[in-house]
Amino acid sequence: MATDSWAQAVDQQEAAAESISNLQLTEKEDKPKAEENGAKAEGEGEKTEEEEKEDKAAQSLLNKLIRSNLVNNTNQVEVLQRDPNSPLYSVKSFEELRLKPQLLKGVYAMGFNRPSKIQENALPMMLAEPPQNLIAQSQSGTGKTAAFVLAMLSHVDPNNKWPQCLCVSPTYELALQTGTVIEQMGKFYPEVQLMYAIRGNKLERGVKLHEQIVIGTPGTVLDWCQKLRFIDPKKIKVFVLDEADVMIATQGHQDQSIRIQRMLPKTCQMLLFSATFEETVWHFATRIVPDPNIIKLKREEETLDTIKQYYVSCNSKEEKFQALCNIYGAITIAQAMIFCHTRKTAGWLAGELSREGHQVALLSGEMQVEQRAAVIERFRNGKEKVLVTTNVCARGIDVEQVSVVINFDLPVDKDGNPDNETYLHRIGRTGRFGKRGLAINMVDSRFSMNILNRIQEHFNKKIEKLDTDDLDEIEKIAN
Ligand SMILES: Nc1ncnc2c1ncn2[C@@H]1O[C@H](COP(=O)(O)OP(=O)(O)OP(=O)(O)O)[C@@H](O)[C@H]1O
Repeated sequence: MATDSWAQAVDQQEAAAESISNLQLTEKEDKPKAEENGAKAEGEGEKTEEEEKEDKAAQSLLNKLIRSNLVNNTNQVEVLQRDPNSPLYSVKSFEELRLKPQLLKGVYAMGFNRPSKIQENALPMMLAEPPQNLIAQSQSGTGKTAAFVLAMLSHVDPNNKWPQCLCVSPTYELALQTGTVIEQMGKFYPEVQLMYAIRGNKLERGVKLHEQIVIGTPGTVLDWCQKLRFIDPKKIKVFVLDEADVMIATQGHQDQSIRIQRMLPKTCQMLLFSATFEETVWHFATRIVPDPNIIKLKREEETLDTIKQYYVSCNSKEEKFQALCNIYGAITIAQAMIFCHTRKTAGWLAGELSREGHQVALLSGEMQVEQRAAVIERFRNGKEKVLVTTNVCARGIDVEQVSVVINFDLPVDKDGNPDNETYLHRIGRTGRFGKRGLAINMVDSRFSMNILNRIQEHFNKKIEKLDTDDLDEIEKIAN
């Protein structure tokens, strides 16, 4: 398995390198008309990052694939109880939950020592008798999946050979990913079986499932309950709707989920999870989960306080590249992430950097999500020292060890205004106490200078000018 993913990663890097050299060739031929003048001009006539479809489900899967541990969050959990008079109950250890020994063993085998912040409050509610309904919102990576998987496994009666827990996920891949967590956590509880209700999993008509947990996508789950009757929805005790925010972004999923929910008995425990809580998600959540308890964990604020910000003034992308080389020549950069506006620039820059002898990873929009995960994994493991990417590709991804971020192109939205939120996310730090960071912005036109000024105004933070021809000056920024 490990060898496969390694081999796959090498293939991708090679394929990427190949496409880089192809790009380089065509670019050279196009040279006369390729006078590029800042992000805006550069975006013309080619696919800009805004045009690349932002795929929430893919981003979510990517985050799951690359995450190795919990996201650090020191914010307080906000709990709204259905019955405000009942005592608020939270746990600091898994023992306190009186889990079945097989499950406790499974939890520890996964390397979980104590409940995460959201789990402390959510698990007692989910495991209470009678079971309570819950809507929980917290950023991805805070332990929601592990929490509801544990709840499902706890509520199953292994002697009953029919589906008792139903979990719907927005995509086939996300369903498989959650299924893996069920399998890991239920490793010492082999009497409990799992079935995937996903496209391609064809069963003979008239079959009745004997697996106790079914996980799938809304359309197939609905068919299995209604049309094909593989599942008797009246026997479902726990219904989980995962990634509600991703779910509502997909046409038809909202309706299908509501139709599934309507077939379930009134006594069925309804649990809904989401990474965000906009109005639309909230509206959907309250339709799926009657009389809910609500748990929210605020996202950790990103700040620019520990970041040193500079800008470099250039006239073309070639000059920007030269400035970048000067910076690399003057200071030691352990690992850097470089953001470009378009795939084309990212490809070009990755090629130029490789030619200079850097070990470069390229994250590009046309890669499959698993391929992207493999590239990031290699970078995280230090196999490459520079990661060049477009913004869409890297949205939502944190590579914690990176101390230098370079905006080869400044982030702009589709109307050509500064994208302050993306700027903050790219270079801001959350919960990385004591780690100082360095951000370098490349400016190459009046347009991009204006964007930079507006970013400075927005954050009320001065971005110092850096003269990249002056080696002594560059050296100073590293101290
Ligand atoms: N109590 C715990 N202790 C240590 N690690 C944990 C704990 N709970 C979960 N994890 C691990 O932390 C990571 C994130 O957990 P999980 O996938 O449950 O989060 P999530 O909020 O569901 O995020 P996402 O929605 O992106 O899946 C996983 O690698 C998981 O194995």
